[in-house]
Parts: sequence; C-alpha cells; structure tokens
Amino acid sequence: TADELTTGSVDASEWESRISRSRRMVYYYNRRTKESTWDLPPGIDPKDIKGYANNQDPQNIDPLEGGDGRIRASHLLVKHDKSRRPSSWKEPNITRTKDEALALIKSYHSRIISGEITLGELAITESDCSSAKRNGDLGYFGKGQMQPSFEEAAFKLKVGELSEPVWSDSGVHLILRTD
Ligand SMILES: O=C(N[C@H](Cc1nc2ccccc2[nH]1)C(=O)O)c1cc2ccccc2s1
Repeated sequence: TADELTTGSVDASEWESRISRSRRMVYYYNRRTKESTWDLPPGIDPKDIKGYANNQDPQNIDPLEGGDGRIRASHLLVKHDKSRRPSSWKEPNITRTKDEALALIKSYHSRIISGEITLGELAITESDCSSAKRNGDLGYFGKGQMQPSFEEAAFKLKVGELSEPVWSDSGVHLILRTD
C-alpha cells in the first residue's frame, strides 16, 4: 500500500519467516511493525527473507530448532553491582560483586548437575530476571533477539543441555536449552 512504500516496510530485511506451530505453515513476521502475515507484501521476494527456508515442506522441519531457526531456553540470572540494571524483583539494589555472583552461580550449577534441584525450580526463587516467574523460561527466540554472548552460548547447546556460567551485560547466567 502507499503508506508501506513511504514507511519503507517493503524492506525485505525487516521480515523473517517463521513456522506456525498450530497450522504447520510458514508465515512472515515484520520485526519493526510486529505484524504477522501469511502472505508477503507485494514487491518482496520470499528468497530474500531470512529465517525458515521458504517453499520447504513444513513437515521436514529440523526438530531441534523448531524449524524456523529459533530455539527455546530457560535461564537463571545472578546480577552484580556492575550489571546493566543492578536491580531485580528480588533485590531493588544489587550490591554483590562479580566474584560473589560467579560463586553463587557455580553453587547453583553444582546443585543442578547433581540432580538435587532443577534449573526451573531454582530460577523461581534465585533468578534476578523477571522470567523467574516462569521458571526461567524465555520462550522461543531467534538470532538477534538476545544479548550476543547469551545467544552464542544458547545456540551451541543441545536440547536438554545445561551451560557453564555465561556472562552478559546483565550478569552471569546458567542456560538450559529446552527446545
Ligand atoms: O531481559 C530480560 N530481563 C532482564 C534480565 C535479563 N538479561 C538477559 C540477557 C539475556 C537473556 C535473558 C536476560 N534476562 C531483567 O529483568 O533485568 C528478560 C525478561 C524476560 C521474561 C520473559 C521472557 C523473556 C525475557 S528477557
């Protein structure tokens, strides 16, 4: 439409293709306008859209990546005094040092790999991220959505694998890839 031409949302780079899990069909999502559509706007060539390879049969989706290049993960975040936002639902003013945060996350890592407790259970009470309310679940995310260090570590994990401590501007994380 005319306004699309003026707002430039005919720009292929704003679009990504995703899989509708319910209808097992490819749909298109515009990261800027947040709109979803089954049909690409006129003037955009599907082959220019990143994400799920188009005109592939959604039945042969890579089961490990949800088919559209996204993964799902939960995490437990321990913030410190130099975090991007040294505050959380748990602690309005976080004063622990980076070393103390690392010591804490290592103790959590040990308890999880020993089988004493799961990351999801521990995140509820101990994570400094608001995802604590969802057992640390961050939902599905693709490349370019999370902080680079977090994304790099998460995409290296196999489904069900727990990361070593991972630093981001927010603090130090344990990441569990769940899908
Ligand atoms: O950025 C968030 N929360 C920040 C802390 C934080 N920083 C992160 C950096 C990478 C991945 C997750 C992260 N969580 C905060 O509460 O200060 C998010 C919260 C939630 C909640 C539900 C789903 C996704 C997200 S991402």
